[in-house]
Amino acid sequence: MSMTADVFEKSDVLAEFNPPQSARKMITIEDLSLVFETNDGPVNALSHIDLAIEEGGFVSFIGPSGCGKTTLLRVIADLERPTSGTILVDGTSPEDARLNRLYGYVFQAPALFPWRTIASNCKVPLEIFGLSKELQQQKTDKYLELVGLQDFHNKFPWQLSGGMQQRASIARALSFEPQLLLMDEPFGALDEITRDHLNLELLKIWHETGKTVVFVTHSIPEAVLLSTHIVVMSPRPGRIAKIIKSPLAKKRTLADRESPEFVAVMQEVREALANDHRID
Ligand SMILES: Nc1ncnc2c1ncn2[C@@H]1O[C@H](COP(=O)(O)OP(=O)(O)OP(=O)(O)O)[C@@H](O)[C@H]1O
Repeated sequence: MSMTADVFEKSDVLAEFNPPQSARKMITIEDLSLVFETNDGPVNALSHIDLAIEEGGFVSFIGPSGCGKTTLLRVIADLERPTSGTILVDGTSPEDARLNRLYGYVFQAPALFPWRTIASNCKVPLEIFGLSKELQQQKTDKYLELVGLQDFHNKFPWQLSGGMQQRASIARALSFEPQLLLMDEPFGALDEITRDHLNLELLKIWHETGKTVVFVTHSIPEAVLLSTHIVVMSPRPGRIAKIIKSPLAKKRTLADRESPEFVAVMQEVREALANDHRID
């Protein structure tokens, strides 16, 4: 896959993306709080969170360390249970959503099995879900191609760069075709050029598949480049400071980062972060 400043050069890409006509909610969170009981006392990781994420949206959580971004993502994934409040994922409990394989989860580190090839790593969830060998191969071929790793099926993770390993882990998360993609700082450890490239690839995948994406990041430009909505969070207790709906068109390029609209959204995020910044 060529590195290009505009991933939407192919006109068929946009044609394939059919955003839902209705604003169906993929995730609905109401008055949700989560307290971790620790030896040093309770930690209010999330406090009175209200959030609705529409199907087909690309929503980023941004905020300083410890504001609860990962915890909120883990609550959606049913990896943490809230202390109070309600959450629905595609109209069901997070547990049912997890059991129904509704989401794919991408971690900050690629977390590939070193003794398995890239193709074999992609097949892990498909094996667990009991797909036939033929279907496993079909899905693996399709999603490794989508992330540009069609020539690397038989390589082992250590033979690939960090960016390529992360692309493999994205292919693995997509392989069983979940409606929802949960991504926890997937590109945080990568150099800026690789990160730019993967940001564009992720936008392309989002357009091609129409999935709902929930994305954790520390990077303001990354959040603005990718998102339809930016959820600015603040710590102690972890809460939502502001939700910014992006005015940018869905078709985006790296060059857009110089546009007045892009700079204005960056400024709005910065101000929301600064307004809520506290020195304890
Ligand atoms: N399992 C846990 N037990 C106790 N406290 C926890 C646990 N997980 C998270 N915390 C605390 O909850 C708060 C929110 O943590 P979380 O990891 O969600 O923040 P974050 O915004 O993702 O941070 P970062 O940007 O550094 O990854 C922090 O104070 C953290 O120390």
